[in-house]
Amino acid sequence: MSSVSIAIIGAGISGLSAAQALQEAGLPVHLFDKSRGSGGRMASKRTEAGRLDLGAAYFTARDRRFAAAVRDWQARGWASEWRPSLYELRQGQLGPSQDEQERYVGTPSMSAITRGLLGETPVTFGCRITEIFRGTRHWTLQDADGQSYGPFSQVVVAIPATQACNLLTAAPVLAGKAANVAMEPTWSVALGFSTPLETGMDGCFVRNGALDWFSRDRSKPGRDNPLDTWVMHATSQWSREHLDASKETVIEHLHGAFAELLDCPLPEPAFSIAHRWLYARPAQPHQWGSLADVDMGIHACGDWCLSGRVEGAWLSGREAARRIIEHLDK
Ligand SMILES: Cc1cc2nc3c(=O)[nH]c(=O)nc-3n(C[C@H](O)[C@H](O)[C@H](O)COP(=O)(O)OP(=O)(O)OC[C@H]3O[C@@H](n4cnc5c(N)ncnc54)[C@H](O)[C@@H]3O)c2cc1C
Ligand SMILES: NC(=O)C1=CN([C@@H]2O[C@H](COP(=O)(O)OP(=O)(O)OC[C@H]3O[C@@H](n4cnc5c(N)ncnc54)[C@H](O)[C@@H]3O)[C@@H](O)[C@H]2O)CC=C1
Repeated sequence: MSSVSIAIIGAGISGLSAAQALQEAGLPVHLFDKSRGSGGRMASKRTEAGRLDLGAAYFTARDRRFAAAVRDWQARGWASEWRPSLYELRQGQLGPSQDEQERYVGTPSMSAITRGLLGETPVTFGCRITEIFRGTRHWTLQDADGQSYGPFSQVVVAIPATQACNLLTAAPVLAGKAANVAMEPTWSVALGFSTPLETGMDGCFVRNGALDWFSRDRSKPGRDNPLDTWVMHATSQWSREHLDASKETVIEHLHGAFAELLDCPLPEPAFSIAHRWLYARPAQPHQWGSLADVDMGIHACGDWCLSGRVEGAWLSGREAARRIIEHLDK
């Protein structure tokens, strides 16, 4: 078996899931990520109000393989079940909306899962890959500063579709598919209150106007935040229409929408933050699993190849790894 590593671009949940499966098969990998840490859209942002999940709020596990992985994360203390008191806006009225769905979060923050998965895996952070070249046998990567990395036996591109198509030029069919995937933006805002809000809600599906969803950080297990912090996500449409708005404007808007909906008085927040996710979610799900030119040794994976959720991203990374292992075994 080759001792030349496999390069994985993107240390989000899809890249890490691929890395884990490849390492379990005895294959060396090296991860690259433009950020300073792992997690991507599943990371938690370090703020003066503690670590906040400004991306994925929670996740569900409907696939039996992913459910087994989540049980393993729970056993390792990286994840816990979250049992929120859920509400829903229906015909202009907020009301309790219970269901039987099991939901999970990372503990003590969403980042714990990808940090745990990363473990001792070789990784280069703060490195934005801009080009991927294939030589006679191996792959070389180049970053935004012009630095080269390689040789690699295979490459896995585990980043959002819009960014992936720029790196897939060596495999035009894959690049074409990625180019046709529209990714929708999401504005995310967190507001922290010194006095806990007097509401029974922990989370609410709004799906109306500016607000898509909001949830109470301290209702999640393992959170230790002195402020009562609420994270809200804008709808895709509102986010698209306010893509270039200032953070202050976005905070003001979502604060106003939250105050209008709430069933209790809303004091002035002691803390606020806004984050814009340009490529938050694919406009539609796909059934690709992953994309590959197995003979060249180039693969693409990520939530956009499946359901646009944490589970889809994890499964997609797994599928990319499975195809690499299957090809090497031939
Ligand atoms: C606001 C928001 C709310 C969400 N809520 C939920 C939810 O409640 N439940 C749920 O299941 N899912 C949710 N999701 C979706 C979920 O977060 C994603 O499906 C999942 O995290 C995607 O993982 P990924 O590995 O495919 O991509 P990403 O997490 O985007 O990982 C890609 C990584 O690649 C890096 N990267 C990108 N380009 C380069 C480059 N050129 N060079 C090097 N590195 C690069 C990035 O820094 C990033 O770390 C939400 C997403 C957002 C944004
Ligand atoms: N903002 C963003 O960028 C993204 C948000 N994402 C959200 O992440 C969540 C993940 O989806 P799943 O894992 O399927 O989770 P889920 O089963 O909790 O929710 C799926 C969808 O079902 C609806 N729903 C579920 N439960 C209720 C309830 N009790 N009352 C009313 N409606 C309900 C709601 O529309 C929700 O969006 C969804 O809410 C997505 O909208 C996913 C990806 C990106």
